[in-house]
Amino acid sequence: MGKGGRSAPQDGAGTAKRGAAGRALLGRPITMEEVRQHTTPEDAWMVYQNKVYDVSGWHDHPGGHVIFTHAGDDATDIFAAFHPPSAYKTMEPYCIGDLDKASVERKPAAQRDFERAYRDLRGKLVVAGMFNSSKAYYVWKCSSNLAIWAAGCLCVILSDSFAVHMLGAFLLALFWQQCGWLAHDFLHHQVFKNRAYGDYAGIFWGNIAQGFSVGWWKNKHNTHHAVPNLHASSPDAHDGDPDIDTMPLLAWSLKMAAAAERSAAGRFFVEHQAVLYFPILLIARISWLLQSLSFCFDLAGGVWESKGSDDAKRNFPLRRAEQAGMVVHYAWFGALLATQLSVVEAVVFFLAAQMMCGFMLALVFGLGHNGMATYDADARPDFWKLQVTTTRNVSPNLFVDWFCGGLQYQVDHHLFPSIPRHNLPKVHAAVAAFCKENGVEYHEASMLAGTVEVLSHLKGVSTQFIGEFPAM
Ligand code: HEM
Repeated sequence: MGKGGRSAPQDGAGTAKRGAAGRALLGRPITMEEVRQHTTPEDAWMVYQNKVYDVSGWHDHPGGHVIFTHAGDDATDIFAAFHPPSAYKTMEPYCIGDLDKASVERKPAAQRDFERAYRDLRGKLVVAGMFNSSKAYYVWKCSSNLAIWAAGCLCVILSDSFAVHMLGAFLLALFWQQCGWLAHDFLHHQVFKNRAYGDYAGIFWGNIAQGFSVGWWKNKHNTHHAVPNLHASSPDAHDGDPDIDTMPLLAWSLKMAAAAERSAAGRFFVEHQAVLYFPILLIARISWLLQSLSFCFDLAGGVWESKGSDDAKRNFPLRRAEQAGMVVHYAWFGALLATQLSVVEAVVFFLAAQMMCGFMLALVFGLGHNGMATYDADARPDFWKLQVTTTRNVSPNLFVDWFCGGLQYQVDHHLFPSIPRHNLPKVHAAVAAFCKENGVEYHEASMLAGTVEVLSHLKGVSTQFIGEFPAM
């Protein structure tokens, strides 16, 4: 129950049950200082457009526990980034009053102007049709990717040569990598306005094609979008980015590295992380597959589960379809290996395909954010500066555009996650001009230079760690 004394809503869409009780509750302006005291899932207030909402205990919010990343803070822009127009109508029962005038006016005029300007830019992009997808583009992307899958399978079915089988493993790895980008687009609702279509397409490209649980991924990924490169304020808090939670293997800041100070294994990983980065990328996908199975079928007693998994399982409407999708994935992939290859070759094929894919996926993920600014949760800047300064674009060319699947425009994607990737080049021009005009530095590098930046950053953190915590 929130401090306002209202009970948590019981229905998934959170519509009528709170009703007028919520609105009538405070009957006075609320200060930002008050809002900032309500920061936990069971006691969560947030601001949207200078109105205060109490979402305490709303574990069945359809987007899951990501809502609590903004408990005690202004959620105006992150709300706009994630929700369809229909969600605005569901807000009213949670409203407990207006933010007081002094809290609104305390923000410097320049900051208010800046926020107004980037909200206007969003409006202009809507009017320009940037949020509308080209179905022909996605038909082409999906069918060309299925052609890669067919080529990979045929290499296994039609040849007895080990080298051709390994070519098949490489093609399947490429196929899965591209499936990752397609699932990403569908699950961000870039392609269909009807969200169920997006979720089903996500299950096809995620669960069936590549054995990835999209419910698990969506929960983690949306949280990452809400708070990129943020260190959680405490181990139990919901305000950190799960994607930089890579300890004990990789530390992206001295703060993270400090956790390894007392363990010999931890010190080893932090001190050598620049060298270990690529080997770690190779096994990344195998870890994601295990986490996906654990999430979908409640295995391993939740050992691999991330924060908010329980909420995500409850709220993802297509959980049974997800489970069926996983079964279909292991059936087709298992049948391919079992009917065409010896046991030893099948194991080699499985590991080679998974590792190559993991490497190609993680390389692109790493370019997106690793080595960019990190923040403490209580020191995050406004939405625009947070998204821009924690993110790196990759200079586009024909290969990069295909290989990175839209994430070469990571900055632009983070600001507007539901804009389809084929519109991002145009959006990027507007974003770059806006950043220049408003003195916000956004960063772009080639694939090679970006990867070197990631490695130098890891090396820099190791050096700081050794200096700060010399071995005894
Ligand atoms: C009073 C506050 C809020 C209300 C009433 C609300 C309501 C909703 C509703 C109705 C949906 C389902 C939309 C649909 O698929 O048709 C939804 C989804 C979602 N919400 Fe919220 N929400 C609130 C705050 C937030 C906040 C602060 C965040 C992020 C920090 C958030 C993140 C999401 C996400 C990620 C989804 C899932 C979108 C998807 O299907 O991919 N929500 N919310």
